[in-house]
Amino acid sequence: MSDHLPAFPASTILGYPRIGPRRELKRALESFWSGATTKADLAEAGAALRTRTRTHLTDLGLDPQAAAIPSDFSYYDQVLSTAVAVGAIPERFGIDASTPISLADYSRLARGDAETAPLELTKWFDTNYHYLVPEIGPDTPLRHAPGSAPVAEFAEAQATGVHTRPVVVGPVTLLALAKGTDPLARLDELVAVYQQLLAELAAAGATWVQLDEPALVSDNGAVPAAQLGEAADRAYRTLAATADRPGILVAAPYGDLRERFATLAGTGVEAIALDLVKGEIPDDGALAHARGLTLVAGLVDGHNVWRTDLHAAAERLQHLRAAHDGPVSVATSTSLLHVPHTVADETDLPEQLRSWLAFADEKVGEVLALTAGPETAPEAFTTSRAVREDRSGALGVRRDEVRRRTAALTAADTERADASERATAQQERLNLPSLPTTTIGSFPQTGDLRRARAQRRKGELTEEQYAEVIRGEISRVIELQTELGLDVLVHGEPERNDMVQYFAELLDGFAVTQHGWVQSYGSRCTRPSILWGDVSRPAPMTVEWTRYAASLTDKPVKGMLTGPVTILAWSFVRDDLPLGEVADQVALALRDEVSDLEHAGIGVIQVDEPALRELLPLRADDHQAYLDWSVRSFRLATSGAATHTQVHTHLCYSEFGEVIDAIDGLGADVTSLEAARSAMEVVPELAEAGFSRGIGPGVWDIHSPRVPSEAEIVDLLGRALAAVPDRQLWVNPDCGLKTRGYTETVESLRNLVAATEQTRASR
Ligand SMILES: Nc1nc2c(c(=O)[nH]1)N[C@@H](CNc1ccc(C(=O)N[C@@H](CCC(=O)N[C@@H](CCC(=O)N[C@@H](CCC(=O)O)C(=O)O)C(=O)O)C(=O)O)cc1)CN2
Ligand code: MET
Ligand SMILES: [Zn+2]
Repeated sequence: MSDHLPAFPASTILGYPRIGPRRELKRALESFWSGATTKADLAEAGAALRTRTRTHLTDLGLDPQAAAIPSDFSYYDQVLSTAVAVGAIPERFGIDASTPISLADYSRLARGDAETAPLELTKWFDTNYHYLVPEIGPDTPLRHAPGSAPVAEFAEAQATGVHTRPVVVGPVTLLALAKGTDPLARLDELVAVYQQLLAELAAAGATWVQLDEPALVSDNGAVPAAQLGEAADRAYRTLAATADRPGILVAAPYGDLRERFATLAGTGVEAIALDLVKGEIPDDGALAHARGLTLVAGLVDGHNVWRTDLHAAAERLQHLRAAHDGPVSVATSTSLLHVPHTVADETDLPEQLRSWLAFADEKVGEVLALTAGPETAPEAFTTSRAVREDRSGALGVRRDEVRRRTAALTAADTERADASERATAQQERLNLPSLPTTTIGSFPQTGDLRRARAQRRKGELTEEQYAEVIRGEISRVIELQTELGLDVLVHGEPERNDMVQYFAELLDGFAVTQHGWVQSYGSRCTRPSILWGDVSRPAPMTVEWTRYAASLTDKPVKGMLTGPVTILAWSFVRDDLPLGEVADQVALALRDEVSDLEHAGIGVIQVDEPALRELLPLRADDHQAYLDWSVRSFRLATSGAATHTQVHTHLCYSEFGEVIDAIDGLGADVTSLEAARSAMEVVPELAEAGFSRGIGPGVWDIHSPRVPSEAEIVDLLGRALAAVPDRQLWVNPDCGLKTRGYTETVESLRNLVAATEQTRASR
């Protein structure tokens, strides 16, 4: 530890969006991957973005000399970048870890190539961001890689006169998120590598480093709670004892550290960042362990877009300052990675709604205002109060007819007829073969479709011309499925820009942004909608497209809706009404859509809930309350369906274990799940839990362009049939096909149908 550690900055943010205000990084990455540009072009685009961020954050008021500006750039994912910095690169990639990794090799880890499967992609805590799962087994090399991104990026900033704070994922979280046999067994070796990294940062001149340890606020990971606390204690005692190192800030975003606060405080690290949006101020007993430490108060929400109630936040800040014997700084609760760049770009939003919002840049202003306090920054505080008052009384925030409808709900609104009675009525109506084949909904979103939508937005295509493009696509997709011999067809979702935004654009109570892109994984982004008011459905949303598709075939066409939990999870949700109540409003709108689809003659309706697991609270004692309202809202959306209407649901991107009972509780007639990569593991799990309705475990991993062979699918079906009877099993891919191309889609579906026929014949 250097003798003279400069004070931690009074105001900071835990991280900033990397994608760029106009998705510059997305474009640079995708053109590099396509071969249109070189690695030098990509490196130049990355450097330009980093320079822009540093200058911009300086202009917004963060101190460019005091480690207030984070160096947290990553070309794809911060977990991958940290894994690379500590040399944790699986052997199968054949990458030489003794020299800094090339952008081509870095991309290969994320995307794989013809021979090599990429690292697995999974949800990052309770967010719609996805990280790459490090593979750290007993033999994975762990070694300091000199000149890695955190060091190079810090040095790059120094050279332009900006003294930043490098941000890396901490060792406990890196291992807690890794897969491999007992990754935590490698902790001591890994910490030794971090010691070298810290020493290299200190030698480059870094005064503070931020180690992100969100795993410490969660009970949901693979590592038992007791082991996490012990690991944190051991790791940070050792890191704190490193001879030459910067000051250590341990950041614990997304939740409450609870007892691990005192653990961390006793290790010798200099600063701890607390998420005070999700968590509480530690009590006096806990604070007694933290005397002299810097506490960084995460009072500005990094995960939602409403302006902060500055008075309430200032009061909590004052409380913390009075209770804590040591310096207190102000920050965002999490990295700003989860919010768009700036509200200033959203010129199409209604002025009133716009005035209620704070995206990344505006949040920097809020952090600074909180640090300054109401005497020094009276305007910010006055505006904050005025905005809250305006919001609570605004037209549409509370609509009596919506409130009356949710208030009148009873238990009967979430019940359907007995499942076996439903199964009989549905089979009579649909007359499906055994092992019915289907897809999850979307077919490839081609450049032509996206261009047509862009042209319609600019007025270059009329509504009718646009509808003609969509109808053309639907009829092509129906023809293709007929030719392939699938049993339950879909319309392909060509009219949807996104499975949540599409509905948000058609429902009252939501607004959508023009430029509000947020990174979901790698170069893929979404524009989360803003759910600001009471939700209702002015008109049917999917009926015309579905009816048109059904008119083209005699086979059943599956109507396709996004469920209430997922609509909430992938939007920015209002913070002035309990989530369960908001979910019921959305559910009722969907319930009306289900009814309209039935009246249009649609006999199979799928309500997707891929985000069911994502919103699961990070702490075990909060699980039941969440599962109660989430399952209830799905049932509310679907239980108006007639006995002879087959309700499907779809879940993906999940560790299903903890929500198995909830999946059963949804009560869908057929449930499709992601399963290809885990060799159908979920099927016996469901069977053991007593799940007796239809199951469609995915037999094709659609997250990669690889085509599964017929033999491979036969094998997967055999595994599933070892756990459930034929009448329960459906055959489908892991997820929708929107990110795939047509070449691999046609080949893979051909193999899927052939494998099904082969399996049927062998029974
Ligand atoms: N919201 C959400 N979250 C999700 C998923 C999801 O489907 N939706 N799936 C899981 C994985 N996450 C994903 C997130 C994004 C994408 C994705 O493909 N995103 C697209 C954008 C999709 C979109 O909004 N498309 C719009 C706008 C497309 C666009 O960029 N248009 C151009 C112009 C069009 C052109 O000339 O090509 C522009 O605006 O500049 C449309 O189709 O209309 C992307 O990043 O490229 C996929 C999966 C989990 N979370
Ligand atoms: C992320 S789940 C996607 C479900 C949607 N129906 C689709 O097929 O794209
Ligand atoms: Zn899916």
